[in-house]
Amino acid sequence: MSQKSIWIGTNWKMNKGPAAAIADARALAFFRPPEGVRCFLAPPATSLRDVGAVLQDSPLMVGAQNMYWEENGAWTGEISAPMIAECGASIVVLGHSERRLHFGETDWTVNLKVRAALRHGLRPLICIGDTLDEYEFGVSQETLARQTKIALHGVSQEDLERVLVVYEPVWAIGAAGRPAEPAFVSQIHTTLRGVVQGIVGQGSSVRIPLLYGGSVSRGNIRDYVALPDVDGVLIGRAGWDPADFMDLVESVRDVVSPKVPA
Ligand SMILES: O=C(COP(=O)(O)O)[C@@H](O)CO
Repeated sequence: MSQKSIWIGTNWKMNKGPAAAIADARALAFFRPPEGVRCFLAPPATSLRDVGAVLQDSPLMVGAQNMYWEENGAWTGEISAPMIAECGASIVVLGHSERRLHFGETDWTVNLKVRAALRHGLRPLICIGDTLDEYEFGVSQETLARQTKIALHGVSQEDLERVLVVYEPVWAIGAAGRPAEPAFVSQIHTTLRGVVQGIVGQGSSVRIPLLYGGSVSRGNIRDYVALPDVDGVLIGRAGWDPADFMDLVESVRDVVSPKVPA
């Protein structure tokens, strides 16, 4: 029987200022996910501290959506890993395709951020994803391997234990996206498993969690979570309402429980 944990998180993107974020965090504060499921929320930076305070005694973890790699200094508009940690966050989403597309994030800057996050005790959740062109030309695997290898370059064996990777096809994200077929995700994740295993070392017992994200919904979450090389999901729109998020997590209870040791 498998012993893998399942990660389920929701990225609030640029939604919910402090008032709305506090209200939603309060609605989630008493939620107890099924055994074997680790949940997290990624609010915008301005709501991070409040959400961190509300969820201080909750099993739900809090994550930031981005950070800069320096600790402090003349970097107007940026926030650093120690600032995020001080707000109560334990996770930081890095390299989201929206940041790669609109804000000039590159594989190299993702690597700098991953290493800075790890230096400050945060768990980096590294987003990788193929564009529609890459998917249609059949080079998704090459893109994902490159993004993963560069993001994890120079990360120590010990630190690799705190890393999470999420495969988010760019073509699957948002209202105009279409969710990836579970069979395709399965194929991608099995290849990715080989890539990360090559990084942690073939004989290593470290299992880097590989999540899927992109139009995850009540109608497909169970199909993704049931896949052997999928260790969870990152949810956008479908998880922004607290009741919907709890319902999504509850919906995988019977899929996850066989994965948890008796
Ligand atoms: O971008 C993401 C997917 O958003 P959806 O609204 O679920 O398509 C991912 O980061 C989860 O928020």
